[in-house]
Amino acid sequence: TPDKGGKMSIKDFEIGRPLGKGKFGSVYLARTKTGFFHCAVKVSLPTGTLSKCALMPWLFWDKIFESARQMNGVQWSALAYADNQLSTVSIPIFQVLFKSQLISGSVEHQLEREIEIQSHLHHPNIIRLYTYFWDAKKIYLVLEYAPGGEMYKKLTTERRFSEPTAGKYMYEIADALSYCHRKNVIHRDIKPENLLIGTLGELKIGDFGWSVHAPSNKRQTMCGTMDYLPPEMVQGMAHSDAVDLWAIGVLCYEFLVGNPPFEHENQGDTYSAIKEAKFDYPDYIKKGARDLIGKLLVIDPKKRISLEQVKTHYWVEMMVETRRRAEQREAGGTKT
Ligand SMILES: CS(=O)(=O)NCc1cccc(-c2cn3c(Cl)cnc3c(Nc3ccc(N4CCOCC4)cc3)n2)c1
Repeated sequence: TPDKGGKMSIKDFEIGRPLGKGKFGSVYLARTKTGFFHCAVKVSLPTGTLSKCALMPWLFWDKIFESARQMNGVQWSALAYADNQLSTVSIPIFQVLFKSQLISGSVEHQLEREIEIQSHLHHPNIIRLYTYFWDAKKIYLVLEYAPGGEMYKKLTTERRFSEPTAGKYMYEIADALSYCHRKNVIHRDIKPENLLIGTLGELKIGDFGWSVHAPSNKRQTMCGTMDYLPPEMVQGMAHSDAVDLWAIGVLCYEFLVGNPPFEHENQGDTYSAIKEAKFDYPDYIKKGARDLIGKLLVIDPKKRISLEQVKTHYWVEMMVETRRRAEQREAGGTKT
């Protein structure tokens, strides 16, 4: 609730430790001053100034470092989760933006699209965008906090996931995307870097910066990996929500193997492998997982299985049940 009625502002929050950096800016743990409600605040440049700043980085940098110096000098009470008790430590925080983020044009529209889309999505496997506001210097997105951190860090640490873990994540992301597609939203950028982990270890889609309303032939200058793009997008063709089906096929492979199926030293080989849907399975990948991945990594978008068929796929159902029983045993329950 805003402090003086009306619009919320950053003054209504205590900003805690930085959680990480995204393409638009940085993400901080935070809590509301009234009610101590935990959330994540994503801070980024306001729209409309990006293109000007890109033209005068020298002026812009002074402003950025000036505000960082000011903020850096202020000791903030940071919030840290420790066994669900709220303990506070004090650390300086600062807001640093990199030149690579000062892309004029597309970033502004992406941010506006992210806000428009994510604010209307309410699903247990999608990070909620509670509200947003801006001041002269920045835009603030107030998001649901995901205490489990980033999926890609968990995958990097564990190298690869067990079949029950991967199967459970596949069910959760298929359920979340099925909800998005029913609302005519295509995500278009499903990959471990855009996934987070919730309080109960559940998968959460965390970033809608590349999402659009279907159908779309939007050509975006993609920065970052091509690994998750389907044949129709790498060839610049019009695409549908089936791009998300291809992406979760790549995701399932990466969950089980530790690297994506079309990864190659040079982009040309990756491009050819994607176009021909050409990849191999390590020997340890079993029949059920191969069957699911093989039905998603299909060149013709119309021939990929649906999200509902992913949720009811025999391997997914088997792994969800296996995982449920293991969690019950861990919880000491004997219910079967
Ligand atoms: C493209 S992007 O902007 O969306 N990604 C950039 C980025 C980079 C890094 C993090 C986070 C991040 C975002 N979060 C949101 Cl939104 C909600 N909760 C978290 C959230 N939660 C979180 C919770 C715990 C941790 N810890 C746990 C203890 O070990 C260190 C990391 C990190 C992040 N993190 C985001």
